[in-house]
Amino acid sequence: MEPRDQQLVVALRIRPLSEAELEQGAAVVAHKVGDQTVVLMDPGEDPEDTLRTHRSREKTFTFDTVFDQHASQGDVYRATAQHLVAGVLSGYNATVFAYGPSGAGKTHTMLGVDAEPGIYLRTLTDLFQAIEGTREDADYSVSMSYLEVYNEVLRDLLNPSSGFLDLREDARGAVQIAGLTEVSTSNAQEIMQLLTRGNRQRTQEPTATNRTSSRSHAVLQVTVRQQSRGPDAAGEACVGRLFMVDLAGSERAAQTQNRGKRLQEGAHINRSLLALSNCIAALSERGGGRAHFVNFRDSKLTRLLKDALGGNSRTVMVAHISPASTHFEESRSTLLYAHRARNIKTRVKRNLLNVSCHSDPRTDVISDLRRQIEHLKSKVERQDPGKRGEPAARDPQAGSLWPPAMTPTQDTEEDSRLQMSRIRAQLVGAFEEQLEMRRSLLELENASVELHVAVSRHLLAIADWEREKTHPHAQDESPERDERQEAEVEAADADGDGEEDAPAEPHEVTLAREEVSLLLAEQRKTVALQAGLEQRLASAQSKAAQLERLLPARALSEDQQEALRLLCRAQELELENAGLQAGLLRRDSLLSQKDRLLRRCHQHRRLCERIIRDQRRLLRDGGLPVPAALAESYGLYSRERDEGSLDRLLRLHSAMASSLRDGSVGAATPPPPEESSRDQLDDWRDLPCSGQLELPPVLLDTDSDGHRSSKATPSKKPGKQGILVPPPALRILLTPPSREKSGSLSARSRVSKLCSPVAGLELDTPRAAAAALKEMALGTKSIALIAATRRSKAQDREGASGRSSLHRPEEVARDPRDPRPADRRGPHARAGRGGSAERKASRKRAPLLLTWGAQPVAERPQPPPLEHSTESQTPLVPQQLPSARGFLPAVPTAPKGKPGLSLHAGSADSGGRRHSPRPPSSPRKRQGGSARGPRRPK
Ligand SMILES: Nc1ncnc2c1ncn2[C@@H]1O[C@H](COP(=O)(O)OP(=O)(O)OP(=O)(O)O)[C@@H](O)[C@H]1O
Repeated sequence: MEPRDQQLVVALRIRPLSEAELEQGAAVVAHKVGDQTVVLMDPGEDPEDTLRTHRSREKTFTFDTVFDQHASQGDVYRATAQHLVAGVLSGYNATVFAYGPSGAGKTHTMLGVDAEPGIYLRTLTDLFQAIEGTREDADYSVSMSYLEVYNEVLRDLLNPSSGFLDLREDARGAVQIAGLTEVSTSNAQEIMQLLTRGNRQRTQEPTATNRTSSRSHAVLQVTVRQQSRGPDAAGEACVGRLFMVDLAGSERAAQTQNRGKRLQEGAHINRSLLALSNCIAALSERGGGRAHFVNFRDSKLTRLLKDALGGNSRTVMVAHISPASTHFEESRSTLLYAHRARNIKTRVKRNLLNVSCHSDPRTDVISDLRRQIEHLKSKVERQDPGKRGEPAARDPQAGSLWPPAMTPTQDTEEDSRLQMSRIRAQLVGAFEEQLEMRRSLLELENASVELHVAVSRHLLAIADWEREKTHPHAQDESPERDERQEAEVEAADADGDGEEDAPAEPHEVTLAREEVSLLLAEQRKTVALQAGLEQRLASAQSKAAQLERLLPARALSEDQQEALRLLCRAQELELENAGLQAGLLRRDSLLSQKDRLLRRCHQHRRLCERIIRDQRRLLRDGGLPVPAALAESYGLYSRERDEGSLDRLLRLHSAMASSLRDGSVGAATPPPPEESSRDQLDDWRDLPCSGQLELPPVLLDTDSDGHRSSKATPSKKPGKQGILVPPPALRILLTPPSREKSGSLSARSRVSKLCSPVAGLELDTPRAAAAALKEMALGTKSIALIAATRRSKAQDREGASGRSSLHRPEEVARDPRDPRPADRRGPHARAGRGGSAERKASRKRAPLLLTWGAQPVAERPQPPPLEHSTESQTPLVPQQLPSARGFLPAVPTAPKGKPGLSLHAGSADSGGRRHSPRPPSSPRKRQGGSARGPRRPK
């Protein structure tokens, strides 16, 4: 698709006069005239003489839209950011940024207040709604990151303890922020929770112009990955990025009376805003047709906004001013720059990814190998048939490519053959080395994805808790909520707890925080290793390319041609193997996701059944007739159960999943049909029926997206135990299957999950949150551990690559059929080697018992079966398929005696850090939370 030029959209918002300005007796000098024009009057002139303003053009500015103090948040959103949503979903980048002096209303526009949310929430709500609307046609995954630029350093607002972040540009000039936390989310509320949490970390201080002045630029990035479904859309995927930026206020030192630290902050803010203004000026000149150098490198802010301003993004700037005469100068310069920005043009293009070669490392491996094969094949093809089998005449040019030691001066056939065999060995070794590195990269990438998912889940769980702490009963809108709150406040007062008695943080949440640090540390190490490995791979590639160039332009003999053919064959087999592995990993991750979803459905269905039972008991005990509508619903429900269609579907999935995982249909044993509650549900016909009575309300339940599904019963006072918490931890992330889970990891995760004492977790008590957190903590440990293990393996490989065939040709030439060094001939050969210091460290760190050794899967302690879980019936998937070394195609079978990794959750409890079974202390103890809750975050 052709890139299209797009004009930067500039809107202006004039806020109402503030109380301080009114007290100062400030006059209104900014007037909206029509929908697009603002007149800024000079307070030095007669403010009443508005008629003259049409003659003083420098004070009249035109924008795409102008809002005055009467404009609502909804009006601003509709005219600015709303139209960007569809573009982001179809793979376009978009940016909205709020610009203007301190206290002019930028944060109000972007974040807003609870009653009147700003652009952030409105955009995200529309985005998720649109995703819901097109879920049939495409798979989406959404993730977010949130950072601030403060005093020219970047800080992760979702994980401030991670220190300063590095801003880099990749080979294509795209800006990358190393180590920035990216959280996968499934709804706008989740993002807002994270955002609110992040905002509390944002640097803000009172200044003379704004009591809650943001001292940093905040950048929220939301990434939407879309993979189309359906036959026409084969292979089409795209990524749209939405940046929403709340800039720090520009200010004049004289006006703010800032001193010391504030003054220094102001200098930094002004410097970056000056850099931004310079870029706007240069870009607007360019937009006007003149070539102009644009220096984005002057500040971190402009480097971050490079694409938004001059690159591939649809961009909206919302400029803000105060209408007060006391802020005339700031308003004037803001209007000047904002007006200039209207000339800026960006070139937008859809970020389309071809699935077969998009950035998924698994598919990268395949396409790289494919290229290599094509290259080698064409080399063979180019041989002159007439010259085959006989030594070629010395080609001075080709000859010059030979290193002196290899130049066939004696020209004997024997010499030539020896030399060729050496080169061939070197080439094979070089390819082997590259393949090893690629495999390591693949594992590291898998580990990264797992770490990322684990971090996301923890952060969301922490955010849940924090929301619960600050707004207890936020999800509970039942009539007795107020009663309960009052009673609890009274109880708290009677205890004399007062303000200090804040709900204690559950142990699991504290653990979750620790886990986040642990996971992020692991993630950083993994990323660093990946970067190093990528560099080494690049240099190995160039060495191999050099080596290839040393081959003569025309092969000297059959042997030499044979060598090339062998190389091609080897690469083809490796490619086949890599393709099989990638396919398996993807399939397994998809299945794991579906399993999780099914488990949730199971749990939810059991919950429904319980609710029905309770309702029925209530009706029977109270001698009440069943209302006709309810009787009909009961009937429908029972019929569906009797038909067993849902059970059949579940069993079918389970059977399919098992057979797909181990490749044998017969191995799958479908789960027995659920009989548990059917009998109890079938007795509804015994109840008297009437059309008049109200359906007795059931317990409060909230689905995973926070939608209320039913109201709390007024007849039964549920108390704390009666409130059903929203499903806390088993989130179904919208991550695309290929990046969600590796086969190896999911196999291991399954082991640890099955061993988990909370594997059969019920989600219908408040304790479930704690239990789920606990489960997560255990899962995290295995993820961190597995990530560390993969990293160690990768490092081992790296170490091994130092002894590669490329560097020691004599070693690889020992066996012409298997030119690899002994220590790289298979996992068994490596198993005995001592681990790196890193691996030891990670073993020490990991609380789960880690056993290296050739323990077959069948001999490992079998975990208890997971009730209703399809996972419990699926065999383990091998960590990695045997490769096609020795030029044999790999067959995806479970490794019988492959050195295994055993994870025993029980041992974790005995040896490592314990997860206390203590239930979380009730966050509902005090009801003063809302009063004490943080004020509107900025
Ligand atoms: N359109 C508006 N309607 C009502 N109140 C507003 C409006 N815009 C801003 N305010 C109020 O003005 C005050 C300052 O606004 P805000 O904090 O959004 O400014 P800012 O531009 O983000 O400042 P800074 O750059 O210093 O962070 C806040 O109390 C905010 O509620």
